[in-house]
Amino acid sequence: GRRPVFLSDDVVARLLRYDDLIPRLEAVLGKFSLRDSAAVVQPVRSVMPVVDHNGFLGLMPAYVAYEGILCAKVVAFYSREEGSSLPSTQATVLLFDPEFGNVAAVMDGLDITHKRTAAVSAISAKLLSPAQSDVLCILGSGHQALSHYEVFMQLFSFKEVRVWSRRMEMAKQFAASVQGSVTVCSSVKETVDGADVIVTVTNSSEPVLFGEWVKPGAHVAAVGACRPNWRELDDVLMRDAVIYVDSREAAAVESGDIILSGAKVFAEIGEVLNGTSPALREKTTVFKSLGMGIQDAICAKLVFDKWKSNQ
Ligand SMILES: NC(=O)C1=CN([C@@H]2O[C@H](COP(=O)(O)OP(=O)(O)OC[C@H]3O[C@@H](n4cnc5c(N)ncnc54)[C@H](O)[C@@H]3O)[C@@H](O)[C@H]2O)C=CC1
Ligand SMILES: O=C(O)C1=NCCCC1
Repeated sequence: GRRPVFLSDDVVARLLRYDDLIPRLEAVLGKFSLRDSAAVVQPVRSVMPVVDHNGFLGLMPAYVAYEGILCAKVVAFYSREEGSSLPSTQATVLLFDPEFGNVAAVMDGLDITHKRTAAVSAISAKLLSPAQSDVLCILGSGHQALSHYEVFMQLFSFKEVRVWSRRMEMAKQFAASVQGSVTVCSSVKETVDGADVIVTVTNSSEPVLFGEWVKPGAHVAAVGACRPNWRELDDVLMRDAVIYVDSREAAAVESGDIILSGAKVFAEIGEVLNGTSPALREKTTVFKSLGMGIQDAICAKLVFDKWKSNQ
C-alpha cells in the first residue's frame, strides 16, 4: 500500500482537538523561531492570483523534521461579495511519507485551517493579553469567528463576549449559533470599547479597527488582511502597539498592516515561547497572524495518526 487515504472534512473535524493541538503548535512555533533547518524547514508560501475570480491560490509546504512530517497545503482564498453563498476559503492538505516522498494522505484542509489559526491566536492571547482579561471582542462572524470563539471559550474565562459584523444580521446569526451568551454590537467602536482582547477575522482590505478606540494594554489578534495591500488595522494602532508576528519573513512580504504602516516587528510568537523575546502584556499588543505551513503539518500528522490508530 502506497495508495493515499482520503480524509474528508467531517472525519478531520472529529479527530482534531484543541487540547492535542495547542502544545504541539507551541513547540513547532518555538522551533521555527530558532531557524534551525535541521528541525524545521518552511519557506514563505507562494501565492498566485486567480485574476478572473478575484482570488488567490497559495502553496504552503513544510518539513517538520524533528517530528518526521512532510506536508503541503494548497489553499484557495477569494474576495466574495457580502452575503455570497460561495466559500471564501478552500484547502487541501497533502501528507507525505518523508522517506519515500509518496503521498500518504490527502485531507480536506478547511477544519485544519480554522482550528490551527484560532489555536495560534489563543496562544498569542495566553502570552500577551492583560493579566485580568474580562472582555473578548470578535470582529467578523464567519468561519474563523466561530473557531476563535470555540477555542477562546475553552481556554479563558471572559465575563463578556461581543461580536460585530458588517451586516448586523450575520452577527445576530453568529450569536444565536453558539452556546454561550454573546452581545451583538452595531459598530466596531462600541464593540471594542474597554475590551481586553480583540480578534479581527474579516475579509476586509481596508482598516476596520482604529487605534483610538482600543484600550491601552489590550491585545489584538489580527487574522485577516493577508495580502501586502490589504489592511484590517489602522496606522495609529500599528504605530502605538508592540507588534508580534508568526513569521518575520512572511510579515515582510504579505502583511499590508505591517508593510503599509511601516511598523517594526518586535518579535515572533515563537521567540516569546522560546524565552528569547519578552511578552510585553502590559503594553498594547498586536499579534499579526498570516498562517504557516508548519501549523497545517502538525495538524495533518495528528489527524493521520489518530485515524490510523482507529483502523
Ligand atoms: N492568518 C491566518 O492564518 C488565516 C487567515 N485567514 C483570513 O481570515 C479572514 C476570515 O476568514 P473566514 O472566517 O474563513 O472568512 P469568512 O468568509 O467565513 O468570514 C469573513 C467575515 O468577514 C466579513 N467581511 C467581509 N468583507 C468585509 C469588510 N469589507 N469589512 C468588514 N467585514 C467584512 C464577513 O461579513 C464575514 O463575517 C480572511 O481574511 C481569511 O483570509 C483565513 C485562514 C487563515
Ligand atoms: O494560512 C492560511 O491557511 C491562510 N492564510 C491567509 C489566507 C487564507 C489561508
